[in-house]
Amino acid sequence: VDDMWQKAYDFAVEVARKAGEEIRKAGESEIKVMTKSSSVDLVTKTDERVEKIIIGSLKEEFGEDAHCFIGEESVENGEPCILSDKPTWIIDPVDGTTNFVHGFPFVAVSIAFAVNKELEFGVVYSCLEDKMYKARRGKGAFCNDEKIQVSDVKDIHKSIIISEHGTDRSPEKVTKIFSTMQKILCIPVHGLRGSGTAATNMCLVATGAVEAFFEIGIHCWDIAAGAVIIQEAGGILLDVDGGPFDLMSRRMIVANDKIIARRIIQEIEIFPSLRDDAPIQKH
Ligand SMILES: O=P(O)(O)O[C@H]1[C@H](O)[C@@H](O)[C@H](O)[C@H](O)[C@@H]1O
Ligand SMILES: [Mg+2]
Repeated sequence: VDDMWQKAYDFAVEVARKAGEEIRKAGESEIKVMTKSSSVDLVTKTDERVEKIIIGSLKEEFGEDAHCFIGEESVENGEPCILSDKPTWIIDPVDGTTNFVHGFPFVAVSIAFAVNKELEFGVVYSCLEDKMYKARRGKGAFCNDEKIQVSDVKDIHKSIIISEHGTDRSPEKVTKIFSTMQKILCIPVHGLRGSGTAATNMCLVATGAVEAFFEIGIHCWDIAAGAVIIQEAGGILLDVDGGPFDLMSRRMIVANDKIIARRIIQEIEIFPSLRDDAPIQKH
């Protein structure tokens, strides 16, 4: 029973690798860019095609109806984004689409699996760097099969923090995001960074390259796989108000340690965001 999901975990790693190869190949030819919610919210044919490949492979392996699927592009096309007790795959085919379009070298495939609303495993394949991050609950976190661990820095002044600004450019939100960044920078910390993909950012905390990452406005598919990886690497995962992490809340902070997390939380200016599982608004 303990190994119930091992096969699914191994399969997810292979599917992520195959998806990453597709993304790498697609990046070598011309990329056709379209927009979603705004002119800076990009999507490509590759996002859609790779999501179909991933979900198609999983359905072929595990059956059409036994499992549920939450995928970034499927949700964009009107599929529900509800996490039930059924075994559920949570997929971002291309995390860092803007990077992909520009050739900025951080693009990840993110695949997570939850049962009874609990995350069982997560796989993040940073495909341009060829780094396969993976973790299964209770079994440790790995990068290319080497065990990874968060950093042991507890002094905020010796930390590097990752923050992203997302794709919502409403002036009030951008002001809050930059005000938060300014306050954190002036604590002071060693530096502020951002790879442009939430999944990769979480893995950077998991390997100890940086101490924390927070963002408001992300979606469940950006962070579900990273959530398992960070916890298995010894890190913590919280809501930006310090409360418990909520996968569907569109916000989170991950850190190597609660001392670092609490210090950053003090500076975060929270703004509202519509939950991923909010009822679909009819126009
Ligand atoms: O849309 P994709 O899948 O590329 O993902 C998002 C990133 O993961 C965010 O951190 C980032 O801040 C952006 O919101 C970006 O949209
Ligand atoms: Mg994403």
